[in-house]
Amino acid sequence: MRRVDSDPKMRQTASAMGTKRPLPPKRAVGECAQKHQQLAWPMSSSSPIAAVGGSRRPAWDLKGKVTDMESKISNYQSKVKTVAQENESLKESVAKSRQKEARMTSDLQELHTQLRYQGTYEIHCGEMERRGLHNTIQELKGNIRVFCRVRPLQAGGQIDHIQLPAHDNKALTLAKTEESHIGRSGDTQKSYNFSFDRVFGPSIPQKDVFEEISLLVQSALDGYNVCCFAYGQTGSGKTYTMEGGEMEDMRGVIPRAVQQIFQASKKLQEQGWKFTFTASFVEIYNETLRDLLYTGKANKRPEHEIRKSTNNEITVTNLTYQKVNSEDEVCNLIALANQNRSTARTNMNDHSSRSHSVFQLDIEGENSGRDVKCKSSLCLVDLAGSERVQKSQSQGDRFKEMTSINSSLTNLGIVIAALANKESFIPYRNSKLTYLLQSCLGGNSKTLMFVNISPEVDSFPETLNSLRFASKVNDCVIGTASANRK
Ligand SMILES: Nc1ncnc2c1ncn2[C@@H]1O[C@H](COP(=O)(O)OP(=O)(O)OP(=O)(O)O)[C@@H](O)[C@H]1O
Repeated sequence: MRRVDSDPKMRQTASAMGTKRPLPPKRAVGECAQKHQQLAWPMSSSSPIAAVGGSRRPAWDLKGKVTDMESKISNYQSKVKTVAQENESLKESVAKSRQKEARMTSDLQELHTQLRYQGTYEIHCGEMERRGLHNTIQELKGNIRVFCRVRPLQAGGQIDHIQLPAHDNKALTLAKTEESHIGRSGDTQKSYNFSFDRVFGPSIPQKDVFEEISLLVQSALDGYNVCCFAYGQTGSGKTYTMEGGEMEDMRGVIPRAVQQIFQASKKLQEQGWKFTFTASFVEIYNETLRDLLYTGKANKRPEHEIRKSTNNEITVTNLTYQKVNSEDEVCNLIALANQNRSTARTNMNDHSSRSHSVFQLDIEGENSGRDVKCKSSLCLVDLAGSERVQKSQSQGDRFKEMTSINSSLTNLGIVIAALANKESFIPYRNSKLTYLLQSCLGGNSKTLMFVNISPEVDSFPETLNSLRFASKVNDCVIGTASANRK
């Protein structure tokens, strides 16, 4: 093989081609610099040929190599500089990206807060709309509702004299065939038509009955006084409607109302409401009050008086007012009240049918965020049996009981009628029952009356009386209730 540097012809060609000489293998910059020095040292300016590695090379060739190396070093240096600049600009852009990320995170948080607020606001609006609609409906209907409930026959079978039209759940007809004194062919059918806000037939379950009053119960949490009572003769289903049985599907108005109140209050807590609940359970027998939550010695039972405070609040002296925080706590109190009632029942021969029992849940709510407070009472009352006993047939304690029951139920009717007529004087004090229920019955309250009727034919006269009383109540239009809010 011929070498370029030893062949003058090739050297000429290479020189003519400028830089097109074969390049040395690549080396590191430091190594090149060292080589440069080694190469530079033996060179003599006078000699065109220098010794390299023992071989002699022309000086111009070595100089070319040095120049080549220098240009490469300079290239590397400029590349290093470029990379360093790129690094700097990358660092800058990373810092900018971090700032941008921080800004975006904070924007996102703000957006979340806004969405959460908007969600709460929408829930709040939904809640306000629900309350508004419910209260408008209530105003249109008037603030006293009457529901009629027919108990199933004890012996089973078909009820003939009470007709409930299939297409109308508000009407009821009581029919009776009256024998004519001129013979059977002259028998006449006498019908009595009634209409109420709702009529429940014997097959309607507890759940469906409660569904009809759940909005009313709900409004107790909105600051309205609510009173629901069951009226009817003994054995017509008042206690079944108000308290019901222990099985889930048998539970009556009181346990279902308590459950609803506590469930709804939990939801309202999420919107900033705080509630305090106080329960009491009192029985009125022969115009005497008895604390059904009393746990002391039987012979140490205190006496009770109904008092009205300067701000028109009704309280009972020496009565147990128990703070409650859950549905379970209230259920325990109801069990205690039943125990107290059954003791009295054994001692006094079916005493419970002849006493009124009043369960009251006082509700105080506060939403400090919105600066609103509300106060209300939910009264659920199981009235004494309404049957009339002929004076001649009842004597002694029984006569006293019946007089007292009739008087308090009559007074209840009078109070409701006086409220409906917007009379300036309402005779609440005429009976312990109306005096105790004063704040729940007044114009600022929502009232619901159940009239419970027995379907047995021999109960016909009592059923007619009950329906007539309930109709009078149904005709009453108590003024618009307003929430007790500050
Ligand atoms: N809708 C109903 N469905 C099934 N059973 C009922 C219904 N209503 C009442 N009963 C049953 O009828 C019986 C009498 O009912 P309840 O004790 O509730 O009458 P009451 O009006 O409260 O009587 P009292 O005035 O003596 O307290 C009970 O055995 C009860 O379980």
